[in-house]
Amino acid sequence: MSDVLSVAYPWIKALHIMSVIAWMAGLFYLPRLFVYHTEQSEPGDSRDSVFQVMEYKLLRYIMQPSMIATWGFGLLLVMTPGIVDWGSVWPYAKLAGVVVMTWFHMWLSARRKEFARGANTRTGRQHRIMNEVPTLAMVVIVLAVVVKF
Ligand code: HEM
Repeated sequence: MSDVLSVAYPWIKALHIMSVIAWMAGLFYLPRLFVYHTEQSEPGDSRDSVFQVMEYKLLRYIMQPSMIATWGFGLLLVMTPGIVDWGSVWPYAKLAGVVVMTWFHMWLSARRKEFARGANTRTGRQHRIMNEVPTLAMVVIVLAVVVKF
């Protein structure tokens, strides 16, 4: 198993990065959709239903599969011999970043369900502020895996 992972390492890393890109696209775009949904429609109007379909499809068909793929390929990289030095700080910083990213995904999913019930309580400004969470987590994660402090 270890030999296979070592040989496949560059391929697994490439697949990991592709999955990350797809997941991040959704993590950045869904909160923007929530801003427009809040500011440009009322519950029950025609734009409300269009936003609901966009949000559902983005989460269900792009973000959920790419999050699972990111975790799957990421864990294979963790299991690859010689890749993670648990004596360094960077693996823990990366773990903290991905926990925040995963929590944010769940938070967005809960907000989508609120919009679907016509029960959003947050303002466009609050959704704009939350939009910064994935940016901050991304900075921590990329510095951790590239600089490896
Ligand atoms: C979800 C759980 C994740 C796990 C378990 C995980 C784990 C890993 C591991 C072990 C590596 C190999 C590091 C190396 O080759 O030296 C890696 C590479 C990488 N990860 Fe993740 N990762 C996860 C999520 C993410 C996320 C969310 C991002 C971006 C926001 C990300 C960005 C990257 C990048 C850019 C690399 C390549 C670094 C390089 O070799 O230069 N990962 N990941």
